[in-house]
Amino acid sequence: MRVVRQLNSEEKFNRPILTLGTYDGVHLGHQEIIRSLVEKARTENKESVLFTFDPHPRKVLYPESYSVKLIDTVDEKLEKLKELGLDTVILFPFTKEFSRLSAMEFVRDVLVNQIGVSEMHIGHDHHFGKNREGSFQELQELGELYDFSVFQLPAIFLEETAISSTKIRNAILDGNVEYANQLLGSSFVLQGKVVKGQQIGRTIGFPTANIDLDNTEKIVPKNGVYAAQVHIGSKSYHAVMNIGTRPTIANNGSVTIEVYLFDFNEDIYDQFIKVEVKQRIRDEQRFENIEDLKNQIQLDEISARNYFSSLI
Ligand SMILES: Cc1cc2nc3c(=O)[nH]c(=O)nc-3n(C[C@H](O)[C@H](O)[C@H](O)COP(=O)(O)O)c2cc1C
Ligand SMILES: Nc1ncnc2c1ncn2[C@@H]1O[C@H](COP(=O)(O)OP(=O)(O)O)[C@@H](O)[C@H]1O
Repeated sequence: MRVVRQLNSEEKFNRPILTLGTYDGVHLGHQEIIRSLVEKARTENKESVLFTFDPHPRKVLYPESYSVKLIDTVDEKLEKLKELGLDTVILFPFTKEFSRLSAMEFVRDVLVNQIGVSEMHIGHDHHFGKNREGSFQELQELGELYDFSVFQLPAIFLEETAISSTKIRNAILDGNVEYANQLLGSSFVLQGKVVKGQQIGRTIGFPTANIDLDNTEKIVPKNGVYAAQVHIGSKSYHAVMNIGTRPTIANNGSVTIEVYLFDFNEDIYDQFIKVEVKQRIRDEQRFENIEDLKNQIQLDEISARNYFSSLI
C-alpha cells in the first residue's frame, strides 16, 4: 500500500476510485465500504484510494478548545487499511489555509487537478470543504462538470444499530469495550513503551507493566479494571489491566495504565507492548489497605482467566 503525504507531480494515480473521510477505527461499516471500493477498482483495473487528513481537521481548527481523542493512531489506521487491500492512502496535510477552500475549490484543485479522480464513494452523512458545506448533491453536480461519478453509500447496521465512530468512542469512554470491539470487528488497542512506576507492584505479588501511551490523541477507556491480551514482539499473554489514579496508593490524580501478565516473569522495561482491551471487570476503588487491594487483584485475575477460558 502506498502512503502519500504530499501531493506533487511525482505522485501519479491510475484513474482512482476514491473515498474520503476520517475513517476513525476502521469499523465494520468502514470495512464494508472499503472492501467494495477495492473490489470495484480491481475489476475495472483502477486504483483504490482513501483520502484522509493528518493532522485531524478539528485539531487544526480548534487547537485550544478541542482535544481530539481518536480510536486509532495514524499508524494503527494505516495498518488496518493495508489489510483491506487498498492501493493508496493519501494523508493530506490539513492546514487552516486549506480549510478555507470551498467544497468546489477542493474538488477542482485537489481531487480533479492533482489526483484525477474517476469515481467517488462517500458515506451517507459525509460533508466536506469549508464549514462542511459540501453535500452529496453538490458533489454530483461537480462530478458532471469534471467528469467523475459519485456514489453515496448507505449506513451499515449491526443488528439494529447504525455503526459509527462516535458510537464506538462513546462505548470506549463508558468502559463498554466488548460492544466497541463488536462494532469495530477487532479489539480496541492501547500501545506504548513500558516505563518505571513506583515499584510497589512487585512487593505485593503483582508486578505491573506501566504503559506510556506514545500518543496523546488516543482515546482511553473509562477508569477501571479490564481483561486484556498483551503482545510483546511475537508473543502473546493473557493479562489484567488497571486504568486509573490508584487511589489506594497515590493521590496525585494522574492516570496510569498498567497490566499484570499471567504466568510471566521477565523484565520488560523500555519494551514496546500492545494491549488488546477485551472486557471490563469492575470500577477502580480505594481500599483501606494494601492487603484488601491485593485480595481484590487476586479476584480480578480469576475473573480475567474465566473470561479467557469462556472463549475456548
Ligand atoms: C488488576 C489490577 C487492579 C487494580 N485495582 C486497583 C484499585 O481498585 N484501586 C487502586 O488504588 N489501585 C488498583 N490497582 C493499582 C495498584 O495500586 C498498583 O498496581 C500497585 O500499587 C503497583 O503500582 P506500581 O506499578 O507503581 O508499582 C490495580 C492494579 C491491577 C493490576
Ligand atoms: N507478570 C508480570 N506482569 C507485568 N510486568 C512484569 C511481570 N513480571 C515481571 N514484570 C516486570 O516488572 C515490572 C513491574 O514491576 P513493579 O514492581 O510493578 O514496578 P513498576 O512500578 O516500575 O511498574 C514490569 O515493568 C516488568 O518489567
